[in-house]
Amino acid sequence: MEDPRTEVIQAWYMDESDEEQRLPHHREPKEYVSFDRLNELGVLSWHLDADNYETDEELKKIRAERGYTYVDFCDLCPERMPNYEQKIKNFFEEHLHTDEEIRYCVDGSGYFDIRDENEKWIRVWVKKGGMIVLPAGMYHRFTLDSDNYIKAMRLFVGEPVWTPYNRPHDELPARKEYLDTFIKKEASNHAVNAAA
Ligand SMILES: CSCCC(=O)/C(O)=C/O
Ligand SMILES: [Fe+2]
Repeated sequence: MEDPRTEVIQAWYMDESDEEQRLPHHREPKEYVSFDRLNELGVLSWHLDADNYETDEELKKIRAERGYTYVDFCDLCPERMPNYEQKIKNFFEEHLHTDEEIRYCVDGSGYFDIRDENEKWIRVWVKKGGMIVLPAGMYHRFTLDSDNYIKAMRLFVGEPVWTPYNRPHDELPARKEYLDTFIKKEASNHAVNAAA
């Protein structure tokens, strides 16, 4: 039986082209990335019932287990989002956070791009019903896809801190902890290996 998450979350290695960021940027031939690989890099994912997020017991359970006490919504639409253009630009700058980035797509879709252990970009396409957690200290970026709309629930443990630290911020403890836990390379070696 197919993993139910594939309906709402798919991941693949990106090509190297500088074309429009909202395009899928598949390699030729396509190179998909499994949920197990995402997991090894620290990315968690679920398929949830986005039409009933207010009463969904599975979401309640995840929130209770992981301590996600805070919730709000990011409605990425030019009419409803103040400073829309600037936000779109900022989200696509490679950055990290010192806490998890937890996003649940309740409508629309978008691309979360993450780096693998060799610095290659993996594009994670999250559609309505897909929820992902990017670990603290993982470099990533976000863009809308060509449908140009997402409404995402943002969750957090306690008072939210959304600060993006644009790359490079390898000195941050969160970055070191991420590398120790998931990549098992030091930040300086990592940069050398990536350039080789
Ligand atoms: C779809 S939520 C907006 C993206 C965001 O909050 C973020 O931090 C991207 O990295
Ligand atoms: Fe982010």
